[in-house]
Amino acid sequence: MNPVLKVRNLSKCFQIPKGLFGHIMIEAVKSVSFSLNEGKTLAIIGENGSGKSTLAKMLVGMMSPDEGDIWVEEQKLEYGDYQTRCKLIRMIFQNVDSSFDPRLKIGKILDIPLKQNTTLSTSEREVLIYDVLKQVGLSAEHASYYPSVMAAGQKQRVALARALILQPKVIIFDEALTALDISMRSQIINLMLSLQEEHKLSYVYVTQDIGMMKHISDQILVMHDGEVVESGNTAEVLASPLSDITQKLVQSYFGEALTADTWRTDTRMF
Ligand SMILES: Nc1ncnc2c1ncn2[C@@H]1O[C@H](COP(=O)(O)OP(=O)(O)OP(=O)(O)O)[C@@H](O)[C@H]1O
Repeated sequence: MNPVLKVRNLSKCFQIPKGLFGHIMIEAVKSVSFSLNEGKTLAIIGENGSGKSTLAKMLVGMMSPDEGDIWVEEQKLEYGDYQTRCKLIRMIFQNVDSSFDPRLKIGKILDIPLKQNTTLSTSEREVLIYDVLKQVGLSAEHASYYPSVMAAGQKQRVALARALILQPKVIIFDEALTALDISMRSQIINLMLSLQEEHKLSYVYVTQDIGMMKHISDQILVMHDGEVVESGNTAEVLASPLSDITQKLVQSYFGEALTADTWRTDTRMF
């Protein structure tokens, strides 16, 4: 099976002023490579400052890589070519509230990507908007709501709808569900999983929450200081972590190394 997403030697360095004339260089992402197959989920895990968000921002085209390249379905993504990229790869952010323009109704928020990136007529766009709202468990009526009157879980559904509306291959979630309470989070995760199955979507989930990733990811990539310190099948990596960093992350979440018994008896869901 050919991977849907291929990332090769992606790097990003920041130059930060130091003193009056000097500067320091921060290597936020150091030559990261990975690939992801159709319908699969990759978790990118790491402590604060390990480079996860910088990697996610390069994937979605918000930041230019210094080196390396990104391919979706054999198509190389060029920085600045938003038209091509947004039909292939979309992102959902941690704070959905600040990603919506509060002056726009939901229907308008969902119409913007369609208007900017398709040649569909008004009535065709309307059909798509109602359809995507239904897919995420909302109704046509919600198209006339403003984000401010919606509950956190409903706004998360709108964010999913906006990510889905151009029918991308890959969706990136940057700590996207952190703000939700546990029951809301599990509802949204179940929705994400059923949409993934229905549309054969590939997900990249950037998080520090190893517990949730144990349940929903197929592959894991552990980052530290901009580098990938370990990667592979989620169950195998978490059960027998080779790097100190992964061992610490596992122990800090599960309170111990993850034995076969702990794995089986861990019933904490999301
Ligand atoms: N725009 C920027 N300018 C300068 N340095 C930056 C910038 N963005 C990130 N960095 C630095 O790059 C490194 C990686 O940051 P990044 O936000 O990618 O890590 P992270 O793993 O996502 O952390 P967190 O979980 O806290 O978001 C950090 O040292 C950070 O301070």
